[in-house]
Amino acid sequence: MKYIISLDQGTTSSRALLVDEAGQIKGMVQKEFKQIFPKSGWVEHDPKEILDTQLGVLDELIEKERIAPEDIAAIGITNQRETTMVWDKITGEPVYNAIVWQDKRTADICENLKNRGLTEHVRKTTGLVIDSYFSGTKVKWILDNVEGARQKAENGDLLMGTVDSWLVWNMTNKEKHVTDYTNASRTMIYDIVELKWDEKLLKALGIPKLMLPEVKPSAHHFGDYEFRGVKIPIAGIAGDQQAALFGQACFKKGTAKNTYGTGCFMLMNTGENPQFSKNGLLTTIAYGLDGKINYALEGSIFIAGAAIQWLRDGLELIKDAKETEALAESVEDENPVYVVPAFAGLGAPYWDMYARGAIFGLTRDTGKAHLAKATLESLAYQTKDILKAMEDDSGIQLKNLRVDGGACANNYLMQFQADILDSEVHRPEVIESTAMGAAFLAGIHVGVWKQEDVDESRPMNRIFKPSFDRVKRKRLYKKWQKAVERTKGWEEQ
Ligand SMILES: Nc1ncnc2c1ncn2[C@@H]1O[C@H](COP(=O)(O)OP(=O)(O)O)[C@@H](O)[C@H]1O
Ligand SMILES: O=P(O)(O)OC[C@H](O)CO
Repeated sequence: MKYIISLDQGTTSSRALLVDEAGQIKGMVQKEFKQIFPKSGWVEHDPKEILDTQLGVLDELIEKERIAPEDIAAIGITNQRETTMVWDKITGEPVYNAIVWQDKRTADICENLKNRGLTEHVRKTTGLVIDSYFSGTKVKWILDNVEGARQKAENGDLLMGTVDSWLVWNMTNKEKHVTDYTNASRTMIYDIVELKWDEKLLKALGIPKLMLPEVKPSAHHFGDYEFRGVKIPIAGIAGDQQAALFGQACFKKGTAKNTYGTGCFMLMNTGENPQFSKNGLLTTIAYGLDGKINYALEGSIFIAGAAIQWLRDGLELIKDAKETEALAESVEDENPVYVVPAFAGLGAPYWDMYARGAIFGLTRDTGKAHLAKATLESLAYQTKDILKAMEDDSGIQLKNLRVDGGACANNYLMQFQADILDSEVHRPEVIESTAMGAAFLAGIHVGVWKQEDVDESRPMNRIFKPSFDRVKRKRLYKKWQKAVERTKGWEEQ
């Protein structure tokens, strides 16, 4: 029996999954790591902790499942996207912590780019909007703020990368400095049509080309990881949201998925031509496979499961994310409380770096159950904002929403999602689509599977059917829109 190992380096945890030839998950090891919040709006990770936890869970998985390294046909990597690191090519030491995708410190760099008239260029070339979410301005911040970094970068002594690049460089003994199309398409310095780093944006941000990784298709031999003397090919890489799209077998134009993790990301495959949004969605590379590129439209929500973590770790209202389901169900009436979790500004479709979170509708009887319920509901409302934009852009009305990611285990959330969207929500048996996507890409490259083997009709765990009437749905959603309006521009000077 041959196996594929999928490494899923997420925003809050590193996971390793063992997948057999039949496409079944045979084992999983997961480890959370530290979230660093040095200042308001700043979010960092320790690159070494990312590496140690990721290689640690890989080791543990092989040990626990008693797999011979020779039986591992390939490794696939999927990762939190946009999160950026810069490290020394000789010593391997990061020059600064990883600046996480949620971090807002580069808002003024973004303003400067907008003032220099680069908005349209960014949109047409990279498919993105100018926002601190993406990697480009994070690299500039590190080069501007870490002593000596710019000079070293210009001398060719520093490398930059998203998490996939950092992992592969370390796993290949500092040999391979690479990334894939999907990750490159989240940097705001990559031309997604011409498939090359964009000179104009590199110049505008002062990023030396010498620092950048080589960009490859998502199924490719990126290098080898030597484990107990055996060379295991790293044969697949994709950003986690694109990997989930692949894992959910969204290969046809118009197929879409929504992943409820730390953030929430809806992607729709738009085929071999990039489609540009009129409604604040992003255009991004879905995957590069067999010499072809597939594009996607994306709606990015910055805070989803992270809001549940905030209930747990920030407010200490719960001990486990699961508790929110019973709490929400304990409030029988319509919830007068609205939470807008704009902790990291607002992403699609609003793109407001200055919005901040707020709670509305508090009264004397408000308790933690209302807050938990409102926080869960905020994930569903944000998804509705995106779905509306996506249906308008694509002209396709989704018959149902395919979901995955940690928070989609929450039945209250999924039912409310169906109710507020007025469409069915389909939850598959396996909600680890992200990890499966990376496993499939790697397995396809080494010949364990063909793309056709990734089956669209996988078993469903549950189908949630809408139950609200039109009036109720409209009333609730209107209040949400009112709440969102009031959070906008909060931090603007
Ligand atoms: N039962 C649940 N109800 C609500 N949220 C949940 C539940 N289980 C997990 N979550 C949330 O889902 C997120 C974890 O999902 P995961 O897909 O592992 O995220 P990531 O890949 O971003 O680290 C956490 O933010 C957690 O708060
Ligand atoms: O770690 P996740 O699953 O929340 O995904 C993060 C995204 O890749 C950010 O763009």
